[in-house]
Amino acid sequence: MAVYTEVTDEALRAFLAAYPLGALRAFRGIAEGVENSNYALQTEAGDFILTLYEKRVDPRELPWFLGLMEHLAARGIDCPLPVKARDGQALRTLAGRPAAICTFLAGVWPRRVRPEHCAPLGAALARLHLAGADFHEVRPNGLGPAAWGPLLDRCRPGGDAVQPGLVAELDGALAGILATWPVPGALPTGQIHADLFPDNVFFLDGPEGKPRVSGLIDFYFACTDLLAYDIAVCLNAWCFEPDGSYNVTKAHALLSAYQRLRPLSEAERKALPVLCRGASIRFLLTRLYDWTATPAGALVTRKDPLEYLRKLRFFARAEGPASLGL
Ligand SMILES: Nc1ncnc2c1ncn2[C@@H]1O[C@H](COP(=O)(O)OP(=O)(O)OP(=O)(O)O)[C@@H](O)[C@H]1O
Ligand SMILES: N[C@@H](CCO)C(=O)O
Repeated sequence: MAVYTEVTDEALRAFLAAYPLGALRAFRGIAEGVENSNYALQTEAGDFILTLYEKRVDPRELPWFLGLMEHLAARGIDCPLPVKARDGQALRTLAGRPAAICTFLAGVWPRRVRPEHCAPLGAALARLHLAGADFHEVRPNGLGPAAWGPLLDRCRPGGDAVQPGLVAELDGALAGILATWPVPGALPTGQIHADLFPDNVFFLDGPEGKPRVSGLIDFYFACTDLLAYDIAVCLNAWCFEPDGSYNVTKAHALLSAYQRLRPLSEAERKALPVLCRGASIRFLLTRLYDWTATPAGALVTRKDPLEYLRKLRFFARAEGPASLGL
């Protein structure tokens, strides 16, 4: 459930008066998502999404996120385009929160990932990386390797209650990951999405009923980091089956389609296994932190951290890039 901030009809109409979008026809809160409050809006000018940014997003970073989306949309990426009010500003205030209106993207995210989703996903990710190449403002990854140790420390008190021995296992895994993490400058960097899970990728049926990507959303973890790390996030999020097995067919489809547009360097190929372990531990740790810090009964849906422990163990056992589908 993600409508934390209620917006009254009157407040919304007053807010919309600053935009060249005509009169309001309908609006409703969207239950999905956990970070921000989202509303679907219909005005005389069409369909839009209104987002009120909640506590976890630093308002000082919003211009970077909105600027990146504007940049990508201008280069043909199907991502939300922030709509500017008549005064030229896309970032405004509503109900005491920073707020923005973005274009609505058609399509649905896949509740069950099929191999046919993975090639279009890989191509969309490569296009995103290429389109971001001339966006030069840097945003460091706040959830990158330097953050994992401190995050694990915050999970120490409650971690073993989730699974006995978990904290010691993560200490060992993290030390191994950090010891072999690519040194700065070793791999290509650029603007990455950093959270490209199935619920952030919309599809429509394309020619012959094959799924095609119609939109990428939720750029609020986007940052400047290793491009191949974004691939590692996708391999984690898209290529495991519900029984925990790695689906190399899906991974191969994703990687091949990506490489048709942006071939990986030898250094990136070699680094892929450790990048995958890093992506596993990143989502494991944020989920573990949320699991231990969120009071039971809170409105937020807690995600299972142990799903990512199983993925981490798989990548730790994997024998080289070929076993990951490269
Ligand atoms: N531009 C858009 N076009 C269409 N639907 C959108 C758009 N942006 C958001 N949505 C809808 O709102 C839902 C929640 O959006 P989003 O995932 O960005 O929420 P969040 O709370 O910021 O993120 P998180 O996934 O991190 O919890 C999406 O699943 C989607 O249904
Ligand atoms: N994609 C994240 C949630 C935050 O966007 C996860 O599944 O843990």
